[in-house]
Amino acid sequence: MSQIHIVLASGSPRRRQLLDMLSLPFSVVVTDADEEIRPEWTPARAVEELAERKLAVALSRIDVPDTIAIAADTVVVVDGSILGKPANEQEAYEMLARLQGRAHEVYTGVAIYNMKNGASRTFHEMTRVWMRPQREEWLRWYIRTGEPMDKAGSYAIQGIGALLVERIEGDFYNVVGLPIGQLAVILEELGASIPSLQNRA
Ligand SMILES: Cc1cn([C@H]2C[C@H](O)[C@@H](COP(=O)(O)OP(=O)(O)OP(=O)(O)O)O2)c(=O)[nH]c1=O
Repeated sequence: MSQIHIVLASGSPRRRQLLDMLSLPFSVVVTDADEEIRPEWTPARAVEELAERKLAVALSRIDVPDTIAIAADTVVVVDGSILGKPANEQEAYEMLARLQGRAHEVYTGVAIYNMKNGASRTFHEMTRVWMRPQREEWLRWYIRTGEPMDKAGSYAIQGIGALLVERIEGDFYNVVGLPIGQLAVILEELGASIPSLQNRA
C-alpha cells in the first residue's frame, strides 16, 4: 500500500501518545471546534457529532491531498447526563462527588476521512467504569493536583484518578480518549498501512 499521510486533529497529548502505538508517522492539527452538545442528542450521537465537527475544522486546514485525518471526542455519562471537562474547581468537585461509589459510562467518538478517495467512517465505543467512594478531603486534594481540570468527568484513569477506579468493562484506552484497537482496524479498512498490525497471524 502507498504511504498515506496521517493527521490527528487533536490538542490532547493523550491522543498523540495512543496514536504513537501504531508506529505510524503522523502530524497534528489542533482544532478549536465548538463543543456545544444539543440536549436531544444521545451520548453516542454527541461524541460522534463533536468528533465530526473537529474533523471538519481540521480538513479546512490540511493542504496535503493524500491524507487520512482523524478526530475524537470523549464524554462521561452518569444517569443519562453528559459530563464534559469541568469549567472550574467547583464543577470538578460536583462531577467527582456524583461519580464516586457507583458506575458510569465513558463514550469516545472517532471520525475519520480519507482525502485521497473520499472514504469516511464515524464510530464510537463505550467503556463502563465503577468507582470507589473517596472522602471529600481526598476529592478536594485531587482537584488541587490539577489533573482533573482538562479531563471529561474530572478524572484521569491513567493518572492519580486510578485511585478512584474499582474496575472497568471495555477498552481502557477508550477512557483515556482513543479506542486504539478499533481505530487501527478501521484505519486499515480505509487504506492506511499500519506497521503495528503487519505481523499478525
Ligand atoms: C475520563 C477521562 C478523560 N480523559 C480525557 C480525554 C480527552 O483528552 C479529554 C476529554 O476532552 P475532549 O474534548 O474529548 O478532548 P480534548 O479537548 O482534550 O482534545 P481535542 O478536542 O483537541 O482532541 O478527557 C482522560 O485523559 N482520562 C480519563 O480517564
